[in-house]
Amino acid sequence: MNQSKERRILNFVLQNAVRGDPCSVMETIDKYCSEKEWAMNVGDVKGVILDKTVEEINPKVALELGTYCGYSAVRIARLLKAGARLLTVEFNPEFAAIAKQMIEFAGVQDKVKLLEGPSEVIIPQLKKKYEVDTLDFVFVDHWKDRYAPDTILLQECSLLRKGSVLLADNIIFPGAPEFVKYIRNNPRFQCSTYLSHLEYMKVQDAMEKAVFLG
Ligand SMILES: O=C(NCCc1nnc(-c2ccc3[nH]cnc3c2)[nH]1)c1cc(-c2ccc(F)cc2)cc(O)c1O
Ligand SMILES: [Mg+2]
Repeated sequence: MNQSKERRILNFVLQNAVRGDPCSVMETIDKYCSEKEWAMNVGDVKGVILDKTVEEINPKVALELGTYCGYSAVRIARLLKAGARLLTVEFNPEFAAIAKQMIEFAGVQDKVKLLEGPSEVIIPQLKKKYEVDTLDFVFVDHWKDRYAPDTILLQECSLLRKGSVLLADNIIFPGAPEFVKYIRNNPRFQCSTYLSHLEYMKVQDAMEKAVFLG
């Protein structure tokens, strides 16, 4: 049975990146996905917007929806201070298995907890099962039709507090129109849009930052 693209990306990292060096893992994935096979990592261009947002917030508890191969989990975790943690949700077992190895190779496994399952199941478990009080930062990068329902679910589960920041990928391409409509018309969120480019392509994309006002 021939290998998946995600397995080829992981193998390229295992053979070419420096173990324990998150930047080396990110650079190696970006090199593979810009030169050999495109993949839906947030990438190096939008990754800078992600970095700046994480550095500005300096989250103690961060959530990522949509782990995929673990690129953005490594990207976020490398910036977390001692004692801070990232919970990342992946429902595809293949992706989760790849991401687990990617996160461990990068050496950030002590800061990252990979939760396997659909976001609509995991989110209601965060308080009791994963001992979350509220979330300081949420990177929304999973199925685009889940962005709006999961933002509502986060509020229903009292996981957001005044100042919690959501950063959503792919607002233009593939797009998340229901989410954009919901969040920009919602007085409980202060929104800003960061125009950028789709990972590894000249196509336009954007990220939406939404601060929960409580
Ligand atoms: O689909 C995307 N990302 C989602 C992956 C995922 N990885 N994990 C999940 C998950 C995780 C828990 C879930 N719980 C319920 N659904 C879930 C889905 N979803 C995505 C697609 C593109 C893209 C651009 C241009 C194209 F021509 C084709 C595609 C670009 C991007 O930056 C993306 O992020
Ligand atoms: Mg994305």
